[in-house]
Order: sequence, then C-alpha cells, then structure tokens
Amino acid sequence: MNGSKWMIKESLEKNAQCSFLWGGEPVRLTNHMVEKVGHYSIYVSSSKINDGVVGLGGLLMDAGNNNVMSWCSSRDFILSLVGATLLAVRLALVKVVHFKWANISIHLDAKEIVHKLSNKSIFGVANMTIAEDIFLMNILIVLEPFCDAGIVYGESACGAASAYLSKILIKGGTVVNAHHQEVADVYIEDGIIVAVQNDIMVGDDVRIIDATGKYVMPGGIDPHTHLAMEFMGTETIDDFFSGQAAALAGGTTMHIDFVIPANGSLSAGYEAYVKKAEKSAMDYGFHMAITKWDETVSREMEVMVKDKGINSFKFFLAYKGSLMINDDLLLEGFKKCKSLGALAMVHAENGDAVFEGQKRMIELGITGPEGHALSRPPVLEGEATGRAIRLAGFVNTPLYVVHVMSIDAMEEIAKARKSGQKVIGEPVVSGLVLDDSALWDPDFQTAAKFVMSPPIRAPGHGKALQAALSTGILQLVGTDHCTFNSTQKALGIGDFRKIPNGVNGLEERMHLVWDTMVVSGQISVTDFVRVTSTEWFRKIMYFVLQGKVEVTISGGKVVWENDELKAVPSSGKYIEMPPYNYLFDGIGKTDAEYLSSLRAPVKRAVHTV
Ligand SMILES: NC(=O)NCCC(=O)O
Ligand SMILES: [Zn+2]
Repeated sequence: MNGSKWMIKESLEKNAQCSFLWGGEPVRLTNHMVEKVGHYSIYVSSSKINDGVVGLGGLLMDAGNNNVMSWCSSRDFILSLVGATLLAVRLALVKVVHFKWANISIHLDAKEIVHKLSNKSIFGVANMTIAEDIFLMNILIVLEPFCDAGIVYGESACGAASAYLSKILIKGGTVVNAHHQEVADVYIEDGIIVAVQNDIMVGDDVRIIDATGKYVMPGGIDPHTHLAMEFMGTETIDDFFSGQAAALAGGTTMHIDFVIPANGSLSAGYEAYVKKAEKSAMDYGFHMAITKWDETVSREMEVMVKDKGINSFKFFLAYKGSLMINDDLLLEGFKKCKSLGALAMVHAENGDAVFEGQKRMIELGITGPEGHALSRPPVLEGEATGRAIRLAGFVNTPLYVVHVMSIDAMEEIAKARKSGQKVIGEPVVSGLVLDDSALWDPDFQTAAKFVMSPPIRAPGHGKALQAALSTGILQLVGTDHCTFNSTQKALGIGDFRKIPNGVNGLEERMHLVWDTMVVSGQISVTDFVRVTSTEWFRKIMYFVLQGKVEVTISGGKVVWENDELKAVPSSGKYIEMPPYNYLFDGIGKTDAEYLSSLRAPVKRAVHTV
C-alpha cells in the first residue's frame, strides 16, 4: 500500500465528476481503499437515477496513477463489454447489490477493458437496467495487468481458481422469472448470479448442471414462518436448522420468520432470535410482532427499522391474554409503521369473540379439535380483516393480511383493493389445499395435526382462495409453518384450547402450489415464480430446477440433488428486509387530499357574551 490512493481519489474527484451527479444526488467517495495498487484500478461510483435506472461512472487508472479514461454511464459501459470482462463487471455490480454498499475488489481482463475504453465504444447509447435496487454505492474494482489466462475470478490472478468460490453453470434450461421465460444458461459464482444468457463459456473449474428440458427458477421465499417459536406453553419442534433443511428439500431457499418480543421488549426478542438463527442453513429475514405498546416499544420499532433491517411488524388481533392487542394499540402501531415507512401486518381474527366462542364450545361439551374450528368461524376472521383494513385506511398506511383462510376475509381484501386501498393478502398453503374434514377425525392425534389459527375452513373456501390468488386479489403464498409433534399436540387432549396452534408447509409449499395452481392451469409458470418467490423480495440469488425439484441451489451451493440434502448448519445468512417504499407511493398525496377535504378548522369570530 502506498500513498497513491489519495492521488487516485483526488484525480477521481476532479475528473469523473459527471458520474457523481445523477438524480441530483452526489455520490460521495468514501472508503476507497486501494488494496492492490500497482497495475490498473477502476474506480466506480453509482447512484440510482430518478427513473429508477442505475447510473454509474468512474475512471480507469494505470499503475502510475495516470488517468486513462473516465466514463459517465455504466449502462453504456456495460453494454460495450463482452465475455469475461462483462461477466466480471456484472459480478461486481451484483455483488454490490448483494452486499450493499460494500467496496469490493475483483480481477478483470485488463486488456479488454483498456481496448474498450480506448476506442470509446463505451459511449454507445443504451437503454437497459443493470440491476434493480441499487441506491447509492461505491465500488472499487482492481485490475490485474494483462492476464493471459482469460476468465479470472476470485483472489488469485491469471487463472488459478480460488478455493472458496463455488462456480456453477446451469445449462440449457428454461429460465423463468416473474415476468418472462427463455431458454438460457445461468452462471453463478460464489452465491451470486453473474449472467443469464445463451451459450456461456466457462473453464474446467466450473460445475456444469444440464437443465435441458427443465425449468430453472428462483428458489422459493416463504414470507411467513415460525421456527423455534415459544408458543402456547411449548416450543415449535422445527428450529432454524431443521425447518430450513425441510425448506431446502422442497425448493424454498429463503424465509422470513417472526421475531416475538420477549416480555414486550423488541430488542430482547430480537437478540433471542439472532441466537436461535445461528444454526441457519439458508438465508432468512425477520418480521417482528408487536404485543404491547409504550414509549420504549415505539422507540425500539425505530431501531429495528433503522439498524436491524426489520421493516414489517405484525399485530395479533387474536390470542386473547397472550399476543393479542386491542384497537387502541393497533392504531398506535399503524401510525408508527406509517411514520417509519414500515409495513403493518395483521393476524386477523376477533380475539374477544373467539374467547366467547371457545367458552360456548366447552359449555356444549365440545372439547376435541373440531371445537377449535367451531369456536372461531369465518365471520370472526372476516370481521377482524375488515376492521384492520378500515383502521389502516383511516391511518392511510398499507396493510398486509397474513394467512387469509376464508372467503369472508378474502372478500374484505377484494373490496378494499377495488377501492384503491393498499392491502396485500397472503393465503397459506394449508388454506389453499386442505379443508376442515380432518378436524372431525375420530383419532385425536390425526385431528389435532390440523389445528391452526385461523382454522382450515370447510370445503369451498380453499377453492375460492385459489381463484383469488389466480386473479390477483391475493398476491403471494406463505406457509405459517409452525410445527408441533404429537406429544405437544396432546397437551390439548380434553381441551382443544390447549392444542398448540400450527401446521407445517415449508417443505411442501412449492410443490403444492405447483400442483394446485400451475398444473391445474389456474396460474402460469411465471406467476408461480411471482407468488412463491419474487413478490415478496425481488432477488435472484437462489435457483431451483423445478418440475419435480431436482437441484436446489442456495447461496451458490447445490444443496439438494439426487435425493440427497446437503444442508449445512450455520451456513445461512441474515438478509435485511428492504424498505417497502413502493407501497407508500401516493400516501402523502392522499394525506394532503384528506386534509384539504376537511374544510377545517373553520375560522370563527370570537364572541364575548
Ligand atoms: N397460525 C398458527 O396456528 N400458529 C402460528 C401462530 C400464528 O401465526 O398465529
Ligand atoms: Zn403465523
């Protein structure tokens, strides 16, 4: 390391200013540490332009810190590159998105870059988005000198493969995303998709998976799970390893779990879940439940959003006496979510009425699992859904309704969406494909397996939910995976109120949605990707070969192949949830319209009597 980094920085600031002014947001050059000064360096800075397209610029330096060339648009720059260099630059960009704000260092084929820069083809006109969700970032790419080995990725120069990188080429499959499908190769390096294009050439150190005749699609993202959850006097049998191993076996490669506060404390709850998640085998994120309200909770919500990457908060309108909150708290929570730009979520059942329903069943001598469903009928789900929607509308904040199980709740969502309100409805796989008949099974153990809240409904509800999913009234499918074994379920023998609520689904969700929705012709293959994966979180880091799942890739590693699951404890990664800004578009305008519609306060003369 020598003092040249400062000269480079100075030169960069002088010579490449155009690259730092997109969208009126100057890109600040921070942390530019040149680890490998000596050959060539590319400095790149980028920002998101107003129209959402990524802009990027920088300059290329040679070993003597002479300015070789600066450029102002990565789109142009990227389009002008080919082959190994293109892959390397794309890898850099995707890594920046993935690792957020990080400075990175990679090796490029310098010859090609210099050639492209010197013949100025970099300034060609282009109209392409390189990657979504890049906001402000700085990246640093260090070039090695003219390396003859061709493609060089990783730490070592000139072809020596770096041991820690996993490189996979999925060849010849039909690549499906949420909007279109095409036959293409997918090249993955170190957990990141570097390129999706035809006929990608790779070296011997790349593992090739033949996907001819198969679908290649993003791994599933389950937006609703409860792993290692302490609930109803026990703890779910699936923890962050066993639950995730099940998920990977079924083609789900990321999930979002609900942090439950510890005695109302969000920070203590968060710490506890960080510990629980240490054994993770795949990527995961967190929502958080809000179970009480005071100044500390309000302050801690802010900390969760700003420091911990938690951007969604769930309010339980059921479970009186434990997790349930009242309307007063719900309104406070909605207001806080709105002020933070966080997404409010509800478990929508009228907990007071459920309590009444439970008493009624016990008085009638109905103590078995069927009493669970009878005590909390669809009308109570519909009421709570409608109420939450109306209160969210009153506060003017977006709302996400978890586990929509009944026609009653679904119709409330349909009505609200039709009126333009921002309401998202999540069916879960159990509600889509099962009915309540098993709850009447004479065998307690069999019946108790199906106890969850809101309950799995009578035949007819599931079909209606499927139709709502296919027409867009409901948007994405979760599981509410919350598993208890038969010993735990037996806590409720003689009193259904004590049966721990929850069913499985993490492993089964992808296949069941495929069979129920795609094979039946209710949704397309691209819709499948949308409702099981991308609708929650637009990322493409994890791929499965779908149909019958044959290969699942998570974090760049093949974790499921030939009926063999290779889930590794503690290999998972925490993914911070992004701010859901798009959901808040137009909220300010509606607020302003509301205020002007009040025609108040009326100015009145003060009369003295
Ligand atoms: N759904 C369920 O029965 N158990 C998990 C907790 C919840 O989401 O209500
Ligand atoms: Zn849940």
